[in-house]
Amino acid sequence: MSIVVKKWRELAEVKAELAARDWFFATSGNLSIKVTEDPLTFLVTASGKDKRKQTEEDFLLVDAFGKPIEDTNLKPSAETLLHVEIYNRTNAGCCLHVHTIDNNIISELYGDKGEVAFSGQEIIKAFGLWEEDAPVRIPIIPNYAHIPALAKEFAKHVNGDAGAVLIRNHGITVWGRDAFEAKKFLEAWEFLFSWHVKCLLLKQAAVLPVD
Ligand SMILES: CSC[C@@H](O)[C@@H](O)C(=O)COP(=O)(O)O
Ligand SMILES: [Zn+2]
Repeated sequence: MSIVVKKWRELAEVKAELAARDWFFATSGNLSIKVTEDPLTFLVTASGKDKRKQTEEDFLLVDAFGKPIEDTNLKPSAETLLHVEIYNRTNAGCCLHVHTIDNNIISELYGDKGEVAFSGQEIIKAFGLWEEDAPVRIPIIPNYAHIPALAKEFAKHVNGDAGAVLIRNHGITVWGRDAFEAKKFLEAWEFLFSWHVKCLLLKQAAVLPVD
């Protein structure tokens, strides 16, 4: 099996799992997986597709600039430049971007602060942090409509082989050394967002004590 086919299947599997979670509202979301290192090539979702569907045209192979390598009618994701920043700056192997209600609420609640941190949650161990009360933080950046401007702002926070950025009132982009790690981190972030939103609602309803 060629490396492209192998990576295609790997990304298709992740895409199907995220679709089963209903994380691809209204054609939102984009995913990518690194195929070769030198020269850099990666598979990225085609733009504007319903990512819940599985088709032969789900992904296309692009180069280090996010340009298609072969002749195709497909357009790479509108947000391919963000994936380009990750693969050019780190040794990440996979990048996942989803819009969820919870990640949008958190990004708006803490957007002015430019970040949000969580601690005291067992799921934080998914990030490899084992100390009690270890904090995890995620930066929140403005949702510039101009994608090169968004990518430039995003790049300021791309400084490790795994990481995540919230784009305000837009969604989360998570990357990891491979598809397994990127999905694990994405699930852990979404768990934290959903938990936090529900805690805030219960506190508001005076069901939980307000600290
Ligand atoms: C309808 S979702 C808005 C899109 O501009 C974008 O944010 C998104 O996540 C999907 O864009 P795509 O070009 O399909 O990768
Ligand atoms: Zn998006």
